[in-house]
Amino acid sequence: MAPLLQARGITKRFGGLTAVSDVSFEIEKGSIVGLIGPNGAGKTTFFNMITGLYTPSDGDMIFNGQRINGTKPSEVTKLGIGRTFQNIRLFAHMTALENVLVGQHCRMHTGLLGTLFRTPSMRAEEKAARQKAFALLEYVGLGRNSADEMAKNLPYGDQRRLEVARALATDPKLLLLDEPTAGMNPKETDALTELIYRVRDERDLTVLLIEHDMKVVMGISERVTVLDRGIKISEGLPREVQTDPKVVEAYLGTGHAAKGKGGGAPVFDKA
Ligand SMILES: Nc1ncnc2c1ncn2[C@@H]1O[C@H](COP(=O)(O)OP(=O)(O)OP(=O)(O)O)[C@@H](O)[C@H]1O
Repeated sequence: MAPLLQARGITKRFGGLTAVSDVSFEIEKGSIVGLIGPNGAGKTTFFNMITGLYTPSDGDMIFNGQRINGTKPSEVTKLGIGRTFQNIRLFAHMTALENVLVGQHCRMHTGLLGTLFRTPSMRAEEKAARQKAFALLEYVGLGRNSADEMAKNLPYGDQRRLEVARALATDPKLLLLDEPTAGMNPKETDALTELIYRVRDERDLTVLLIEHDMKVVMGISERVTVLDRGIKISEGLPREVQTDPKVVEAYLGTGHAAKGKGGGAPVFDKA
């Protein structure tokens, strides 16, 4: 089967700094893949090249058989790539429901005339959109009570879920999650991990996640790719990556790893 996403020799330079250097990797359709690495490794830069925020300096980014280098973020969303951000980027003063509706907007068909004259087809589309938005809120575990709450007033864990709902509202084939459990307590983390499995299994999605919590990323990912200072230093099954000396060294070098108890594989601390 052809990979859903393929990075071929992707490089990103910012002036004299090479943030991502000649990285190639593939994501199989239907898989959950973790992208890890110490701070400044180039993970978010890599995400930004997939979603069109940055254009690669070199290399090709292929999604679903199509080269997407230089494609605008809104077009990338339409092609089927949804994302959440490291620092939550909700519309703070809009309600939870409105945030999801914004996500859905890229899939709506009503043109300017329909919006101006509120044609029956536009009203029908609006109604269907609201129903779908409610359903998505429920799907991610935010009940109807949260729908009319302003995003900024939701508890932190719920804001992260709302970001996932908004990303799902764009009907993605590939979902990119940038540190989805950052700042969450263990219970919220478990619930979000469960949600990631569900979106993959029930919504036929492929998931790429950046995650600093090693327990989460090693537990949920089927494959893991490791960047260090812009270079791909390792990839494979979580247990292979976890014991790869290059990975251990990269993390030890930055003080992000602690030795595992009882002489076992290293257990990485949260960054
Ligand atoms: N827009 C930019 N302009 C200049 N340098 C940038 C830009 N974006 C990222 N960088 C640099 O690129 C390098 C990689 O940063 P990036 O944010 O991709 O790392 P990361 O692996 O996501 O780190 P973290 O885990 O801390 O979020 C860093 O040295 C960063 O300072």
